[in-house]
Parts: sequence; structure tokens; C-alpha cells
Amino acid sequence: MSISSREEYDLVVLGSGEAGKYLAWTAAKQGRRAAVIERQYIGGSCPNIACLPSKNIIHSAKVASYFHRAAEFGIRAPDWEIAMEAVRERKRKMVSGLLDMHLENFQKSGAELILGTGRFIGPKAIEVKTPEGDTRQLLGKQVVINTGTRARVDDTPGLAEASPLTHIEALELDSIPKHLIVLGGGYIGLELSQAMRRFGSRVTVLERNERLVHSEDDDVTEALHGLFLDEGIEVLTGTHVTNVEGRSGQAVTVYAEHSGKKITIHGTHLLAATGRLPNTEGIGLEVAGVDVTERGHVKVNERLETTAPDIWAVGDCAGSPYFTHIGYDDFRIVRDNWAGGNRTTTGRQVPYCMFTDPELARVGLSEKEAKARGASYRLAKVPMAAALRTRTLGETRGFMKALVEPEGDRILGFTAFGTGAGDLLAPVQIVMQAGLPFTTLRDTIFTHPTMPEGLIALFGSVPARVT
Ligand SMILES: Cc1cc2nc3c(=O)[nH]c(=O)nc-3n(C[C@H](O)[C@H](O)[C@H](O)COP(=O)(O)OP(=O)(O)OC[C@H]3O[C@@H](n4cnc5c(N)ncnc54)[C@H](O)[C@@H]3O)c2cc1C
Ligand SMILES: NC(=O)c1ccc[n+]([C@@H]2O[C@H](COP(=O)([O-])OP(=O)(O)OC[C@H]3O[C@@H](n4cnc5c(N)ncnc54)[C@H](O)[C@@H]3O)[C@@H](O)[C@H]2O)c1
Repeated sequence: MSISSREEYDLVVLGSGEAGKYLAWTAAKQGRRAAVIERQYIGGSCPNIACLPSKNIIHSAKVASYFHRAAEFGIRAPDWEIAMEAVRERKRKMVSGLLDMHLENFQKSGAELILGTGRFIGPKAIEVKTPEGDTRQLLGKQVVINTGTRARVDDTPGLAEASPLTHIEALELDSIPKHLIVLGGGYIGLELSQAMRRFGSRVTVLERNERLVHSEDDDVTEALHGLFLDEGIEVLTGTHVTNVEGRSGQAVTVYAEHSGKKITIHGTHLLAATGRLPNTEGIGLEVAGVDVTERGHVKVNERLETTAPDIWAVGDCAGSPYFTHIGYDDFRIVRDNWAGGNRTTTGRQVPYCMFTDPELARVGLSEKEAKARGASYRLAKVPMAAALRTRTLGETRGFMKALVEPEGDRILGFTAFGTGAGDLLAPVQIVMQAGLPFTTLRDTIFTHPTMPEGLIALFGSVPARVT
């Protein structure tokens, strides 16, 4: 097919993830001809199979935890049960509402949504195969790659044959696994383990590192480990899985080495939560002149430009930290650069929150990172119970801590493990972003009794400056 038979667009986006969809909607609203190619999940992973559905299920599990604790709150609830198909239905309803929202945004903005699988057939030229078997060829003045990542199922013997659940299937369960074995003690492993435990599943977490979420400070990982043990979750860190037998959903056996001993774990279900791989193979990047990194991400500079002119890459596939809010910031970067600005990823804040209950949230430096860099700091740390709100809720577990400059007053980092930790990030982030002193938070009047009030206690305990 010749170039002339290709349909011409101002903007073609491959993958309808976070940044790409906003770029297309924005361009189309500005009167530019924009198309988004999506093979399966309209709006990307977040609303369909990742953040929002997982937090929906996790909230049902939170409600279940209240039933477990009913007597503590003075409520008699002798007869209750989890109806997993109804838990799933609640989630599906939300996802369906989000889909409608996305379709409306496409319709209102004028951006064209093309359902199908796309791959480059030349510089800035993409061929799309539709589910009906049709083929279209699109040529974009500008092209954005936004293809995301997928769950990694490693080459442990027997693992692939066991058809382990990934987050996608785990969020679609309509019955409670009798015994769920979870590979990986990172974000997905921990969020989903706790939820499944609260629904009544026996849960065993196998993590190859010596600690859960091993990049965090030791006090944080210890607190998380303690939480999991208290909830009745078996946690085996420092565990090397050697092989797997059976089939997830029926019976599965995991063979592993733990503390120098061979161990065998029998379960009914297996969840692979051992990291993610970028969706960058088989999409013709080589014919488009787009290079990839050693880890398989699209190679981009700090403006998110690839190695090919007028082709940009955004979100997980570009190696941006794997969070939806970072995907959204990638949108802002590309949008502003297209408008003649010079916005970059350099030095941007990367806040995050793991939605265990309670949550673990962090922005900026941890103690571990500060020590690795040889950076000195003043440390303030208070128990979560310092925020009196936690006592009214019966949720006093955890702590918050902040690293402050030794000789100045700027906040270098903030970590909270406790109820509402994710929301506590916001005021701290704003102070950090504005370069304001920690005393701004210490001296603010926060409403009583709310969680931010705890920041007064935290920042009131910063040791005196090193002189
Ligand atoms: C279970 C889970 C929970 C999470 N929870 C959170 C959370 O609470 N908070 C948070 O910030 N982050 C969370 N994340 C991470 C977050 O979901 C990702 O960082 C984010 O969705 C990545 O967005 P993206 O735009 O880069 O890619 P995606 O949203 O994955 O979009 C890529 C799209 O491209 C499509 N695609 C790929 N290849 C092609 C092709 N060849 N042709 C056509 N279409 C294609 C895919 O179908 C997909 O829809 C979670 C992730 C998981 C898995
Ligand atoms: N709340 C959130 O923001 C949220 C929630 C879920 C996912 N995410 C994003 O998605 C990413 C992927 O999540 P994830 O949990 O798949 O990855 P992860 O990188 O967070 O955790 C994977 C864990 O699996 C362990 N592991 C790897 N191979 C193993 C093996 N063979 N046996 C045992 N353990 C093994 C790793 O040591 C690691 O601790 C996260 O890093 C995060 O960026 C974010």
C-alpha cells in the first residue's frame, strides 16, 4: 500500500493509557485531527484492570474487616458472609461507569477511538488490525507511544503451565480462594493478599528478598510485616521458588528454598505479582527508528522525546515510574512541550501510596536513600496515634516520619504508614514543592480532629538545627 493510501492525522496515539488519552482529547479540542488506537482496555489499565478496580475490591475487603471487628465497635453482627460474586459485581459496575466516562470524553473532544492492535510499519506510520479483521494505515504528524506494561510471569519451571492468576484474573474472582499463594511481596502482592485474607482466604506470601517492599526503610517494612502477621497472613521472605506443579484454581504446589531449607507449599490458587514488563516488543519500533533501553522501555529524553523525530513515549512503557499520577504528569510535559515550552521529568516529585490497610505513603527521600547518598538530615518520627483522629477510628497502628535539612528547614522526605497516609502526602508535598520551611506545617491551624493535625505533632518534634 502506498503512502497516499494512508489516512493522515495530526496526532496518532498507540495505546489509550493515561497520558495518551489526555493528549488526544486536548489536541482534538484544539481542532487537530487525533486518533487513539486501543486493543483492549479503553482508557488504559488504571480504570479497567489496575488502580481503580483494585481499590474498589480493597474497599470491599475493608468493609469485611469492619465485620470481623464488629464487636469492637459495639455492633452485633452474628450472621454475615462474603458474596464474592457481588464484590465483583460492584467492581464491574464501577468499571462500566468509567468506560462510559471515557467514551463520552472521546465523543465530546472529537478524538477518534480506533479499536484494534497497532504496530509501526514505517516512521510515524502505524498499521491497525481491527477485531473484524480489517486493516487501516495511519500516518501521524506526531505520534505518541503509550502501550503500558503487563504482568511478568518468570521462567520458574512449571510456573507458566500452572496458569497463575495475575492482577487481572484476581480482580475477577467470583469465589474466595481456599489457599492463595502469592509470589511477590511488592505493591500488587501486598494489596491483593490483604484483601483476599479479609475475604476469608488463607494466604501465603513468598518474597525472594529478605524484606517486603524492600526498597523502603527497615522500620517501614518491619511494620508492614507485623501488620500482615497480625492479619493471619503467612509471610515467607528470603524465599527462592524453584518450581511449581499443578494448576491455579484447582491445586498448586510450590517448591522453594527458605532459610537454607527446602519447603513445599500446597495451595489452591497462585498469584504472580513479581513485577511488570513493558509492552514494547512486536510493535515495529525498529522500523520507526525508536530505540529501546536494556530493560525494554522506549528510550526517551527528559522531554519524553524518543530517538525518532516527532515520536514521543509516555507512561510505564517509557520507563516513567509506574504510577497513574506520573502518567498524568507525562501528559502535562508533552502537552507543554508541544506548546513551545520546555517541561521535563527532571527532579519531579514522585509521591506514591500503597493501598494496604493502613496505607504506606511516601514522597522524597527515605532514610535508606539519604544514607546511601551520604546526605545528612534531621529526623522527626511520631506514632500515628499522635493524630488523635486515629483513636476515634480505632486505627492507631503505624507512624509517620520526616527528614528535614540539617542546616536549613526544607523537608527532604516524608513517609507515613497509617490510616489515611495517602491523603497526608498532599499538604507535605505542597510545602516541599514550594520550598517552604517545615515550620509552615508545624504552625498551620489544622481542623481538629483530622489526620493532618498529626503533622503539627510530627513537625513540632523536628530536632534543633545542627549549628
Ligand atoms: C493491580 C494494579 C494496581 C495498581 N494500582 C495503582 C494505584 O493505586 N495508583 C497508581 O498510581 N498506580 C497504580 N498502578 C500502576 C498503574 O496502573 C500504571 O502505572 C498505569 O496504569 C500505567 O499507565 P500507562 O498509560 O503507562 O499504560 P496503560 O494504562 O497500561 O495503557 C496502555 C494501553 O495500551 C494498550 N496497548 C498496548 N499495546 C497496544 C497495541 N499494540 N495496540 C493497541 N493498544 C495497545 C493496552 O491495551 C493499554 O490499554 C497499579 C497497577 C496494577 C497492575
Ligand atoms: N498503589 C499503587 O500505587 C500501586 C499498586 C499496585 C501496583 N503499582 C505499580 O505496579 C508496579 C508493579 O507491581 P508489582 O507488585 O508487580 O511489582 P513490584 O516491583 O512492586 O513487586 C514485585 C515483588 O516481587 C518480588 N519477586 C520478583 N520475582 C520473584 C519470585 N520469583 N519469587 C518471589 N518474589 C519475587 C520482588 O522482589 C518484588 O518485591 C509497582 O512497582 C507499582 O509501580 C502501584
